[in-house]
Amino acid sequence: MVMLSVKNISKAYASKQVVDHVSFDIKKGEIFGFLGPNGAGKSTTIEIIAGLKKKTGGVVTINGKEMTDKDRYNYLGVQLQQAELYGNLTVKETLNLFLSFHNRKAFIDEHIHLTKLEAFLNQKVKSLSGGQKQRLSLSLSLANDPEILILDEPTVGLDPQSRRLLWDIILSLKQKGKTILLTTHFMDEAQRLCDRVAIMNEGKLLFVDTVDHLLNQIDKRFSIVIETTPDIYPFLNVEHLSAIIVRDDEKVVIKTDEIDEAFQKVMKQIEENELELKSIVIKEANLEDLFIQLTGKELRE
Ligand SMILES: Nc1ncnc2c1ncn2[C@@H]1O[C@H](COP(=O)(O)OP(=O)(O)OP(=O)(O)O)[C@@H](O)[C@H]1O
Repeated sequence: MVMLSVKNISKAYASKQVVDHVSFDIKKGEIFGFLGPNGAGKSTTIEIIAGLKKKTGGVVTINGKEMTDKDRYNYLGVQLQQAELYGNLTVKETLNLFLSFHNRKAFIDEHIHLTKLEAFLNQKVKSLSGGQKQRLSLSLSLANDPEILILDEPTVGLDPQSRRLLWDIILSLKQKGKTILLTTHFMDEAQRLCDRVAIMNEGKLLFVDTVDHLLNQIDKRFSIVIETTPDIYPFLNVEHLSAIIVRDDEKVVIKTDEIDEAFQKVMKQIEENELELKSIVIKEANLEDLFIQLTGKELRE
């Protein structure tokens, strides 16, 4: 069931089109990821959905009807990149304040538990670590018990442990039935969290699909990276396979979709030519590789 739908939305500043006829649907209960390099238009798109920026064209619908400000108040929880909070209030005071805006103070324990804030309740906001602050700001975006959560780069700047904790929290919110739209630069985050991913570049959507389907679009999805003495390069013969061979310093990289056959051939050629195998690694391409294949650009600058 489609919960939120974006049809042909556009945003232009002077003559610059920063969001260009973007359309996608988000299904109830899914985590939908927005990926793209800096300046692709991700934040602008979600700020339009959240009602924080005016679009120059298109329509945003919720449950089939054009979304009004009242719908936004009732349905959306939004966590933007920079949350301005009062540093001198404690975590508990801040939560109470935000819950009181929505007459939901009775639910404070649930919010604390969901976002794992038990240990910091009496700590002032200004003394929280980056990960703790992110969890508090996620908790605040849940104050109206929204059906849809919009998270703009929720784990940016966090250490790996804090990121994983936040991932667990986001997945537990999905399990509670929330529909989640998030933006990220991180491929592992998209692959771990998202049911479907939209890849955006220069204001346009390139693809919307499941991570698995997107990965299947990658030409020559596997790489075998080999180092031998002497160098295997002159001995390599991968005829009859659809593969390309490239050099990477002392190593040779074979890119192919026929990984089993290619691996067997390489091992046979090492044996037959009595080469010493120094290292062999098989790598599987990720969404970053797909992005490079599509645009010739890296996702992160
Ligand atoms: N007020 C503004 N006036 C002019 N251009 C703007 C304005 N706000 C944003 N832009 C431009 O719109 C484009 C899209 O910006 P946006 O923040 O949506 O990208 P993004 O994909 O979210 O990038 P990031 O990952 O860096 O947040 C950028 O080129 C940005 O410079």
